[in-house]
Amino acid sequence: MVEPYSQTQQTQQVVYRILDANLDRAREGLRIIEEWCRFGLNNSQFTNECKRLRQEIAHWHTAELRAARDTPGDAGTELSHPQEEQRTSIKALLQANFCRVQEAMRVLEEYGKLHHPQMGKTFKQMRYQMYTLESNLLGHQRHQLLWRSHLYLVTSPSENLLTTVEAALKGGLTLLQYRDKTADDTIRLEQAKKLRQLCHLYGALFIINDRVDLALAVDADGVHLGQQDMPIDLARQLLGSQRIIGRSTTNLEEMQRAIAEGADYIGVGPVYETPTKAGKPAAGLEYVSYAARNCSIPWFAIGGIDANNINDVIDAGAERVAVVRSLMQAEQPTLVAQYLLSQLHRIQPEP
Ligand SMILES: Cc1ncc(COP(=O)(O)OP(=O)(O)O)c(N)n1
Ligand SMILES: Cc1nc(C(=O)O)sc1CCOP(=O)(O)O
Ligand SMILES: [Mg+2]
Repeated sequence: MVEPYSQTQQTQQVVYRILDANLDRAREGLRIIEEWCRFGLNNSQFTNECKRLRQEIAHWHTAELRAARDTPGDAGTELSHPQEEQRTSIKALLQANFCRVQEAMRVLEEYGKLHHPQMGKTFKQMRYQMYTLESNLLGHQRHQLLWRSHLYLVTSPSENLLTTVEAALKGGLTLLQYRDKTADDTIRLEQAKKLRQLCHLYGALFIINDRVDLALAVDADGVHLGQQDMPIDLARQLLGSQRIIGRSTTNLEEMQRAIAEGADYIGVGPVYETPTKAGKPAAGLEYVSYAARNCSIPWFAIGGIDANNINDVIDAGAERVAVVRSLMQAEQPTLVAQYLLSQLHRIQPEP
């Protein structure tokens, strides 16, 4: 007669099953992230980091752990969360899988201590490496989208704020700034949260005007700072390296300083005088041409730009524009956004 397992052997088998299942989870999650790094981003650095982590996980997945597997007897194989059935964006998919890998690594860290003296330490280190990878990947995606963005909507207070923004997003907008100079913070917080959700649903970036604290509170993609707002180095300390910081500039000194201070993009304007920024003299098309020749980071011409004059701004060298009234006061923001983008994407004339 076969002796029944001792209590210790039974516990060991359970630990092995937990380790086996979580080694699989971690590796699968990493593979999903790796595929995006490879085929979506074409980024060999991120791809190799995923591969290295997968190989390290594989090294721990020994035959004795695999032998403990009991798929038919596993009550967890049938369970799935409704959110797993639907992903709203690549970002949501990546975040879910980062979460999955980090959770699995935490399990491996704890139960691994019962299996091998080195396993707990190794998986703790790997979990932190996953956090770093997640933050770098998110930052990289943000910056890529910033470079791909040619139309920037800066909001003004409106009863139809969300519907106007959504209509512009439907027209292809990929960059939004929430700007309300007078509302109470409770309103600002509420609106910013809704706008952030909306932007991320459409795969667009969400920036907050003036306020670093608000940007952090609603987990915005970045902040826009004027010459009188917080210095860039202080904002960078608070926001970290992965979030976007924009700076307004009106002349070449401000442009060069903003670049040297580490701005991710600049506003170039006002191109024309505008009631939205009353009292600020126009920097004119000359400054647009100067930016076209000298600016090494993404820059957005701003101030008085609309469907009638956008081609003059493009002819002066602009590839990106930011607008308030043209979209916020449009009867059909989707059509206006589409038109502005179609002009911005037309082939640039030879200088
Ligand atoms: C894209 C972009 N460019 C410039 C500005 C103006 O910023 P600032 O000078 O700080 O003025 P306010 O917007 O705070 O009134 C901007 N908001 N966005
Ligand atoms: C918010 C802002 N900043 C400017 C700058 O030049 O720094 S011009 C501007 C307002 C742009 O609004 P509209 O598109 O309605 O003219
Ligand atoms: Mg400001």
